[in-house]
Amino acid sequence: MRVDADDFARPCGCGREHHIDVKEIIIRSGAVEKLEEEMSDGELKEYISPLLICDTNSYKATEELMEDIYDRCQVLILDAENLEADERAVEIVENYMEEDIDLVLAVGAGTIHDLSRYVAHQYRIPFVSVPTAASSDGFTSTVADMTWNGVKKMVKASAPIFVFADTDIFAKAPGRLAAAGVSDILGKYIALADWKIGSILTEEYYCAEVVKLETRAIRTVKDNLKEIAAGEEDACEKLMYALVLSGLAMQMTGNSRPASGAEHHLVHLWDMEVLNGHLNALHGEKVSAGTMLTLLEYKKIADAIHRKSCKVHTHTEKDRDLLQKTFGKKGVLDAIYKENAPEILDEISTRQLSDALPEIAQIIDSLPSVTDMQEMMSTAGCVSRVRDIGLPRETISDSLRLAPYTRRRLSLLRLSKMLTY
Ligand SMILES: NC(=O)C1=CN([C@@H]2O[C@H](COP(=O)(O)OP(=O)(O)OC[C@H]3O[C@@H](n4cnc5c(N)ncnc54)[C@H](OP(=O)(O)O)[C@@H]3O)[C@@H](O)[C@H]2O)C=CC1
Ligand SMILES: O=C(CO)COP(=O)(O)O
Repeated sequence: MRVDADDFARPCGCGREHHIDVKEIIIRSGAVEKLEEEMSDGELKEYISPLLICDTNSYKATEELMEDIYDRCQVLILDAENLEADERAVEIVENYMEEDIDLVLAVGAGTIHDLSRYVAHQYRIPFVSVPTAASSDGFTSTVADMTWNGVKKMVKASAPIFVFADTDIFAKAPGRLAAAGVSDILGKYIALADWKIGSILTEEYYCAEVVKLETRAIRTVKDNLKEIAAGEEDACEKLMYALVLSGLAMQMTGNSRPASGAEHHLVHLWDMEVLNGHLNALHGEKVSAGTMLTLLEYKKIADAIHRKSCKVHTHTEKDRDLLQKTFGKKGVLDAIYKENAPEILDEISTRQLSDALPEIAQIIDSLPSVTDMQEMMSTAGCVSRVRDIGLPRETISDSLRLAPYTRRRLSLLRLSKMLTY
């Protein structure tokens, strides 16, 4: 499978000309042989001093198939245990960034890619992606999820110039990783609903073409749930294709708006460990739990709108004490408060929100029911309950209250602070 990036980089009905940096995306068996050809005799030949970044897991998964590529690169194998895209890991990578390094090869999953894209961006050198598991949608994204002083932030970074996704590598990764990739895509139902609602209530930019791309990613995964769970190569390729599309959607908007809504905001909150301890779960597994919690809440709101029992009121700052107690104790309240503008709700009048309620209900009605979502997740072998990710049940209510403060963007979860239902 070959994804032609030029298909997406044309003037669009939204008024923008989307920019795509990635030149070629290859998803097939033997893709890393093509990488080697490109390095020996093709477009990558000009880079004479590449740094390959992987970790102990992704090294094990690729050492045989990529032996010749390892031989021609400087190699940094990070310890997979407790690896995060944070200041500690960045420092380790930077120590390897000798002056002559002219290309970064990311060989791994989401964390290795975020670290690589961040460092490549800082050093103004290109990076090439070799995804080793179909576990999350950050491979072709232009933003990196970095943790700075305990705060998880979306940071501008580079997209890869090439993606070589080899089926013989990623389809052999543990099934748990593919299930996490499915979850990351199923979370887009909520992300797209939040984006639409944000665009109705504010002047926020919205692009129907980007939405189509994410919708295609969702459909591709939805049509192949059983086969992905069975580890069928063709279905795993389709999952990787969906993850790549979702990354391209982020590239087209220049941020993660199409791919991350309230379900991801819950994950960012849990990752900051202000309410809970460290969760031993993959990103996509946390997205699953976040998606189920958000969907349940959104369906409650839609039901209340239909029953005419949903009341709109002005936003009152009821969360201040809780914010102080949770983020304050870790010394990150200022970072959260300044960056993520809790006052965003002050810009929305009660009249505006009341008028928008029928449309909001329609958007939520178009989402899968809680039962259907649960069924899709279990068909693909995804986890979906908070206890599956080790989150104490008693943190759910505070999680729903605090999650919207982890990002600036509007979500229905944030708007629910102006609703009684
Ligand atoms: N920038 C963006 O747009 C996005 C960023 N993210 C971020 O990505 C991170 C999560 O990434 P995710 O993909 O879930 O996983 P991780 O990077 O956390 O990787 C999960 C584990 O699986 C290992 N692994 C990968 N491939 C194989 C393989 N073939 N065989 C055996 N083990 C393997 C990984 O090693 P290794 O570390 O070497 O890969 C790692 O130990 C989060 O920090 C999240 O915030 C998520 C989505 C979008
Ligand atoms: O994880 C992401 C998309 O799957 C990116 O999310 P954020 O940019 O909100 O961190």
